[in-house]
Parts: sequence; structure tokens; C-alpha cells
Amino acid sequence: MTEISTDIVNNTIIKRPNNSHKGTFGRVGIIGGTNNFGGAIIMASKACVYSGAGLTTTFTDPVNLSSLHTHIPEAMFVDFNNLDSIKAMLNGFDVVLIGPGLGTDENSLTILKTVFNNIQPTQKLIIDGSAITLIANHNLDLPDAKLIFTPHQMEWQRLSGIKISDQTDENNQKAVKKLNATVVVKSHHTKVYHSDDIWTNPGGTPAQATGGMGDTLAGMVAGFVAQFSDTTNAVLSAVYAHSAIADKLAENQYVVLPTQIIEHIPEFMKANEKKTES
Ligand SMILES: NC(=O)C1=CN([C@@H]2O[C@H](COP(=O)(O)OP(=O)(O)OC[C@H]3O[C@@H](n4cnc5c(N)ncnc54)[C@H](OP(=O)(O)O)[C@@H]3O)[C@@H](O)[C@H]2O)[C@@H](O)CC1
Ligand SMILES: Nc1ncnc2c1ncn2[C@@H]1O[C@H](COP(=O)(O)OP(=O)(O)O)[C@@H](O)[C@H]1O
Ligand SMILES: [Mg+2]
Repeated sequence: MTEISTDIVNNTIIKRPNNSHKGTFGRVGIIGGTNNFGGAIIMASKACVYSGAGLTTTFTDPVNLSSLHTHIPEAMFVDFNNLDSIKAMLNGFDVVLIGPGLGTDENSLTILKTVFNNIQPTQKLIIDGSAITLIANHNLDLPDAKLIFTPHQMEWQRLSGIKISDQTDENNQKAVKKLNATVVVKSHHTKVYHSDDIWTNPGGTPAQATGGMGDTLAGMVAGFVAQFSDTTNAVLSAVYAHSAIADKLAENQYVVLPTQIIEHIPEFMKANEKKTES
């Protein structure tokens, strides 16, 4: 087991090339936010944009539209009930994130199945929150894509069948290999599993125990994976950055809000960028 180091982070966040444009930094589609979970998709979308993704499109319930644009006008909007739009647009994304606030009703299931049936093997698909619960509840087959899961311990129990008390590295790793995915098992001491490798996140604080904290992480993972070529290192760097920002804020705050973490992402990335252009 390896601790995620600042070396990984500093070598992942590259200095941006001068001859770049928004297309250089990835196109991301983010899907979720039923009418009662609009905050989740707004936080995920904002975290993705603030992490530097070039173009972010949010597929959500139309009830969230004005709120989404008030908080993050940089994100584009598509009605997630329009399955034809999902089908037509999905393959234009480098990265798709599905699940924050998606909900677990029939409509949510239909949206998830539409994504699974249309995603391509070359695309990166991040699966979080309700989408994980839906896969477990309906025993869904996973699509052929580059899969990244970001469950908390109960979502991991639902997906893997491993009770929280039995979630040892050995048991988790066996389940991860069957999924053929990168898995971020979130807790007060988050671990990242990929093939034979296991990383532990050195940071994190109970000041982070607020709804929306994982939605924010999922958006950061999407933004990092969209920009940085080594996908595993991008995931590790997002996990590290999320808690490192929180730890810093917690020096002076009893509670750290997800939206406060989001505001500090660009500053963290600047302080931790690679010193030479690559
Ligand atoms: N503002 C918004 O729009 C928000 C929208 N949200 C959206 O809501 C959807 C549902 O997600 P969810 O995580 O809230 O509910 P669920 O999947 O039932 O899991 C909770 C159960 O798991 C248990 N548990 C055990 N270990 C745990 C651990 N380490 N971390 C966390 N939980 C742990 C826990 O145990 P307990 O706390 O009761 O002890 C409880 O029994 C999802 O789409 C999400 O994106 C939220 O993000 C909130 C803000
Ligand atoms: N006590 C804690 N110490 C460190 N990190 C925590 C603690 N409690 C929660 N977190 C972090 O907050 C996030 C919670 O994710 P999740 O439960 O999916 O939140 P939500 O779905 O409400 O957005 C994870 O990244 C987890 O590691
Ligand atoms: Mg969550």
C-alpha cells in the first residue's frame, strides 16, 4: 500500500501549454440531479469546471436550470429526460460522470441504462452516488468503458457485497479486479484501488462530514481525468486535492463546506502545478 504523495500531484498537474484552447482540456458530460437533489449536480458541475475541464455539459432535471446557471454559468445544460439528446451527445465527451443526485426511481434507471448502452470503450465513465446504488439494486451489467467508481462505504457494500466491517484491502482488491475498474472507497480514510495497486489518502478531516462532499469529489475527479493523461494519477490527485484543501480550511474552520472547497481548487492547482511544461 502506498500513500498518495505530493510528488504524484505535482507531476500530474501540468503547466498549461501556451498553444492550448478549451478543447485541449477535455469535454465532460455530467448526469444527475433529480428534482430533490439539484444541489448534488450543481456541486459536481462546479467542481469539474473549477478543476479546469475545458467544456462541461450538465444533463439534469429542467427544474435545476436557473439554479445551475446562477452558480456555474460556464456549464451548458441539457434536459436529462431527453434520451435522444443523451444518445446523440454522449460520444462527444472524453469523460462522463453519472450519479450525483441521480436518484433511484424508474426515470433514473432509464437514464443510466441509456448511458450504459451508448458509452464507447475509449470513454472514461465515472460512476458515483445513486448510479452505484442502481447498479446494485438492479444487478446491471457494466458497460465496456474505462470505469471509475467513487462509492462511500455503504455504496461499496451494495456494489461489492462486502459488508463495511469486512472491507479489508484483500477483500476490496478481489472485488475491484472483478469489476476491472479504478475504485475510490471513500471514508474518513479514503483508499484507491486499481488492479494490484492500493493507495491511501493521507488527508481528510471530520470537518468534511457534510452532504455534497462526495458530489464535489466526483466533479473534481471528472475535471482532473479530463485534462491529465495518466488516468490513475489524475484520480489520485483529485482525491488528494479535495482533502488537502479541506485540511487547510479546517485549520481555522470547525466545518468545511463542499462549496468552499470548490472555490479553492484553482489556487491549490496553481500552488501544486509541475514546474516545467510537458
Ligand atoms: N444537496 C444534495 O442534492 C445532496 C444529494 N445527495 C445525493 O443523494 C443520493 C443518495 O446518497 P446518500 O449517500 O445521501 O444516501 P445513501 O446511498 O442511502 O447512503 C447513506 C447510507 O449509507 C450509510 N453509510 C455507511 N457508511 C457511510 C459512509 N462512509 N459515508 C456515507 N454514508 C455511509 C449511511 O449510514 P448512517 O449515516 O445512517 O449511519 C446511510 O445509511 C446520491 O445521489 C447523492 O449524490 C447527497 O450527496 C447529499 C446532498
Ligand atoms: N470524518 C471524515 N474524515 C475525512 N473525510 C470525510 C469524513 N467524512 C466524510 N468525508 C469525506 O466526504 C466525502 C463524502 O462522500 P459522500 O458520502 O459520497 O457524500 P455526498 O454523497 O453527500 O456528496 C468523501 O470524500 C469522504 O472521504
Ligand atoms: Mg455520494
